[in-house]
Amino acid sequence: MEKFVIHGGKPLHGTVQISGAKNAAVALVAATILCDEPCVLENVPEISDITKCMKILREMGAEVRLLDKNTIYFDTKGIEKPEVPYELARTMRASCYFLGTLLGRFHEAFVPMPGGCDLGDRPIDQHLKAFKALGASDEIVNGANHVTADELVGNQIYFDFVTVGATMNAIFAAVKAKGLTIIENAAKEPHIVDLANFLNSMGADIRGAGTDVIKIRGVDYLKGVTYATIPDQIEAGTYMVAAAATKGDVVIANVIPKHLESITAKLRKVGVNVEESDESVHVWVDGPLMKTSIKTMPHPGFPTDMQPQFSTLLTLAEGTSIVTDDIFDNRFRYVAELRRMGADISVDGKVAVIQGVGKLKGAPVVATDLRAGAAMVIAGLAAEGTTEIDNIFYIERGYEKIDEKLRGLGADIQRVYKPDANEMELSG
Ligand SMILES: CC(=O)N[C@H]1[C@@H](OP(=O)(O)OP(=O)(O)OC[C@H]2O[C@@H](n3ccc(=O)[nH]c3=O)[C@H](O)[C@@H]2O)O[C@H](CO)[C@@H](O)[C@@H]1O
Ligand SMILES: C=C(OP(=O)(O)O)C(=O)O
Repeated sequence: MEKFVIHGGKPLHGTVQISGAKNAAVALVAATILCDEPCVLENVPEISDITKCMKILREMGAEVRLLDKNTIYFDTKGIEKPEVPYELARTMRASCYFLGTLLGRFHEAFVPMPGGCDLGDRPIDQHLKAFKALGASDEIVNGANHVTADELVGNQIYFDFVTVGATMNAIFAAVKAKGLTIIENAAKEPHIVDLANFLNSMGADIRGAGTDVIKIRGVDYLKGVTYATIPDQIEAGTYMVAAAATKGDVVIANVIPKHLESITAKLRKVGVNVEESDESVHVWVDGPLMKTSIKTMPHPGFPTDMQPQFSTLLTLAEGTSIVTDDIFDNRFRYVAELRRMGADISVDGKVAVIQGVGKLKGAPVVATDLRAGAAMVIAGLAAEGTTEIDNIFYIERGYEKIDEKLRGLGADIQRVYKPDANEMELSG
């Protein structure tokens, strides 16, 4: 099993290039099913979630080719059966986007219950509510969601709460439905806007993405286009926090600073300098780090996907910080790992109380999910001594070449192969 070994305590310096956004790209790749001609996606991150999405499309009969490492050609006309293979779907939450895109094209979808990081229960009742409003019915067959409709007809969809996934799926199902769909209480994340821009460039009629009311007038045909994915707001935020945690001086390039506003604001509160330019942010530290409080919220609030990384930074700050994350049930599992490194954090349900300890000490730790893994990397970079991180396949779900990018900033991080306990038992 591969691990990261980090010799910490070195400030990061230099410039890092941010890749395309995972949470946008997984939706854009699924959206190619709705396109009536071949299309090309640029600035797609080289991460395992994308490799899995490509495999799902290929297994269903699509032609998917890498034109270069971040540019992918899709021709989905060869898909005949609207059915996602079980083994691929169950490892990835984004597989639920195939429900909406297959339903939108074939009026039928068969998609095993989605998997992904274990952040607690991740129900899809609002996704199904949206499909139902457009005329579909659903049932569970052999552990899979089976959704069908004789025809899809535009309607009003009101979400009970803000949900990114269900907003994406409602757009997918409505884009070729008959007439007008109005989504109310829609999510406003940059990846929703990116999806709407991609579909509109193909000829869709989607207005209001980025606000909480999205209006979609169904169209019959979507033409082939070449489209570039937006930069990854969470990858950028992760490097911003890594620069701060190591008391470094880093330019984070190829970003949309507006997408980073909630992260920038909190970093400034902690005492970190952040200077914005057109397509980059410069982050450096020249004083002490101070406590702050965070509550995760849908966009434009502070993103749940940045909570573990930021909480790690707060362990290095002076004073007591309170972090509340109630988007998911289980996003504090990394805390037990940070405690191995000397952090003083207590968790009560969805609230963590972080007592700043000034510095962390290297230790063997485990990535318990994607962003928890990123938090372990940040902790390892800031800590004195050696940190060994296990289960790095989680990190590779969402970070393109994180070890290479960090080495470019002067970090001492190596990918090493070490047999795990089972392998050691077998060999000896
Ligand atoms: C609002 C929010 O921060 N969404 C995040 C969420 O999106 P993701 O699309 O995974 O989750 P949603 O935005 O849909 O979920 C928001 C909340 O609603 C609940 N829910 C959702 C759908 C549903 O049908 N029923 C239901 O109860 C979820 O359990 C969660 O508590 O995780 C992604 C990956 O970490 C992030 O990129 C998104 O920014
Ligand atoms: C948990 C994440 O992704 P997913 O919803 O794909 O599991 C994430 O991006 O932080």
